[in-house]
Amino acid sequence: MKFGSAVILAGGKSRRMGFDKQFLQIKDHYLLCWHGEQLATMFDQIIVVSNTPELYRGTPFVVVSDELRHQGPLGGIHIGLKTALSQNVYFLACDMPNINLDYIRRMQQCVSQSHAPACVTRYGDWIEPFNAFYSRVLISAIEAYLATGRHSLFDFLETCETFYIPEAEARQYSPDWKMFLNLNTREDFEKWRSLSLAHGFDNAACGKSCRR
Ligand SMILES: Nc1nc2c(ncn2[C@@H]2O[C@H](COP(=O)(O)OP(=O)(O)OP(=O)(O)O)[C@@H](O)[C@H]2O)c(=O)[nH]1
Ligand SMILES: [Mg+2]
Repeated sequence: MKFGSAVILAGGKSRRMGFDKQFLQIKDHYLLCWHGEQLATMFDQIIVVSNTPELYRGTPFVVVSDELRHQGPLGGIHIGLKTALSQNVYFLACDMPNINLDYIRRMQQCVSQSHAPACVTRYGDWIEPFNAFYSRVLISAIEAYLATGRHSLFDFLETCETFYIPEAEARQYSPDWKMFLNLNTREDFEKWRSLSLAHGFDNAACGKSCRR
């Protein structure tokens, strides 16, 4: 059985990367498409939130753009939730290259058992807001929060009934925390790419439409 909708957020400014993170590639394929292919083994609907939707013509993904623009990730979560077919929706940032399907399954269990509208993982005093689940019941709360002029996803989550997975539990799935790695700079990306290629990275399953 599949799990409903998954959203890949690809609408940021990529200031630290210096070029649009949607264009990150490995072995002739866009990283984002590789994400989509992997998530499609587990989810019925793959949504990409991008403010340049024309880039995705020919891909099997549902592509939407921010309705509430220039609001940061919360704007992307908002339209992702509005587009999703399922009540609970998985969210990934487009610069998170290490997908862990077993952990996504674990989060899905937590979501269905807890009935909380958000499920995120703790990291010390911090949290991991991507590679996380959010529920469609949050749509109006996000609208109300953004209408006050605030944008912080972290502060928003404080206002929600969030289910937190303890760091120790998440580390059983990813001891070195690589399932939360995000590639913010060119150096981050080059390091990840070299390591992945050295370990025989294989994205042969990617469709032709995801080729650059
Ligand atoms: N749809 C949408 N996604 C966003 C927006 N801002 C950030 N994101 C996404 O949220 C995730 C985390 O954001 P960051 O890692 O800070 O990415 P960024 O904002 O593009 O990068 P910086 O400019 O370096 O902060 C990434 O997947 C971004 O694509 C936005 O305004 N709309
Ligand atoms: Mg940012």
